[in-house]
Amino acid sequence: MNFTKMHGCGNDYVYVDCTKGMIENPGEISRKVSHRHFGIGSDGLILICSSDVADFRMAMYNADGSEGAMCGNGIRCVAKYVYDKGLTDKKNLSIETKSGIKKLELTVEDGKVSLVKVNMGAPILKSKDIPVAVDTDKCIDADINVDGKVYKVTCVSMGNPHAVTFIDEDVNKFPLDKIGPKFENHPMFPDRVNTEFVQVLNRHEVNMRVWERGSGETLACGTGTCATVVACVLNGLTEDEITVHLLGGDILVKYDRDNDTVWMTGPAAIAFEGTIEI
Ligand SMILES: N[C@H](CCC[C@H](N)C(=O)O)C(=O)O
Repeated sequence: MNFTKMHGCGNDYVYVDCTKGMIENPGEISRKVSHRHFGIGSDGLILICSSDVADFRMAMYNADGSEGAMCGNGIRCVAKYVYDKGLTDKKNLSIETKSGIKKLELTVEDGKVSLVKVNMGAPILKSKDIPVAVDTDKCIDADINVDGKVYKVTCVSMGNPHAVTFIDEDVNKFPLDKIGPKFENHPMFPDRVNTEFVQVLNRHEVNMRVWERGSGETLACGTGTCATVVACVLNGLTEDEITVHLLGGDILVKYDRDNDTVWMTGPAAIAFEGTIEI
């Protein structure tokens, strides 16, 4: 299998061109290739497919083999892949995902995509649609008891479920390995959850670390940055356009409340390419 290893702010996936034919057992292949010692090493697998309703279709799998509906860093890399490799010459693309069709604007420098802006659509706030097992319509600044400690969460779906947790301490010192899995598997989240731990720096910047459902800690999460900015705005903590600092780089997110639309802008990069026997 030919592959390209790409990343958006260090959130890395193995990308496979399936426009000429699908691969079998993608979940199992994701588990295998993602392994950082026995495989290629990645946060999961992303397939680039043809689409009947958009320019391309993206399918994404976590490192544990589960399928995700949307991937913010992944969709920017898919845009770079199809443009840089000449599968399209369009700088405005539509990409089908399991959470709908997304529109993307590509910035091209020296013939290669450097930055991608994505219309991420409207955030989903209804508890039952995220899903969050609470008896309130929305879950904003709600209490959650994890491992004997009460945290405040705001839950948002950007096509996939997120629990945004504001913390006062330095995010870099937060024991994510220990607490992340407890959020992921908490009974409040029947489909498990991606959790963002966020430290607000000022009205224009936050630091964020993420524990992803199915992949563990990753260096960045695009949908997670969008959920974070929506949560910041809903809780009155920041302006509506802010920079999210992640372990692997920065992503700019704007929550346009008037049009109920989230915009995400960030980089996409190719790390290396190769072939693997599967
Ligand atoms: N890293 C991705 C999100 C993957 C979400 C996945 N872990 C899930 O099960 O929903 C991003 O950049 O948006």
